[in-house]
Amino acid sequence: MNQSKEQRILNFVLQNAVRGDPCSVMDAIDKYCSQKEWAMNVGNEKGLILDKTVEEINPSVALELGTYCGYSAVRIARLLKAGARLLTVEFNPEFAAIAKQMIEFAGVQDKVKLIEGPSEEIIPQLKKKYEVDTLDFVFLDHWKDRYTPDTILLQECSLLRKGSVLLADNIIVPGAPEFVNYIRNNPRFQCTNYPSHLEYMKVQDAMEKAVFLG
Ligand SMILES: Oc1cc(-c2ccc(F)cc2)cc2cccnc12
Ligand SMILES: [Mg+2]
Repeated sequence: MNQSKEQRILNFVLQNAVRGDPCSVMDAIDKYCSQKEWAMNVGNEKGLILDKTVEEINPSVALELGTYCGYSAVRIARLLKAGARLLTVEFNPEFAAIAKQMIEFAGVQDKVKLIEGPSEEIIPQLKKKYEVDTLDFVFLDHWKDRYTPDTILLQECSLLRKGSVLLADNIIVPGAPEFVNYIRNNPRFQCTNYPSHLEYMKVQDAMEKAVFLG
């Protein structure tokens, strides 16, 4: 049975990166996906915006919606302080299996909790089952039609506090117009747009940062 693209990406990392070195894992994924097969990792250009946002917040508890192969989970986890943790949610079992191996190879597994399932099911479980009080940072990088309902669900589940920061990928491509309209017209969020490019392509994309005002 021939391999998936995600398995080929993982194999390339296992053969070309250094175990326990998150940056070498990110570099290997970026090299493979820019030179061999495009894939929907946040990439190195938007990844720098992600880095700066994480470093600015220095979150104790972070949530990622949309793990995929684990590129941004490794990217975020490498910046977390001792004792801080990232919860990352992936709906697709094949992607989750690849991400688990990617996260372990990078050596950040102690900081990352990979949860397999639909975000709308997992979010209401975060407080009781995953011992979350509130979230300091949320990276939205899953299906674009889930950005708005999941942002509403996070509020309904009292998972946001004054100062919680949301960062959303793919504001232009594939695009999340309904989310942009919701979040920019919502007085409880202070929004900032960060123009960038689609991963590995000369195509305009952007990220949106939204600070919850409580
Ligand atoms: O960063 C992303 C990019 C794309 C994407 C797919 C096909 C294209 F032609 C262009 C962009 C999809 C994503 C789906 C979920 C999370 N991130 C994505
Ligand atoms: Mg994305």
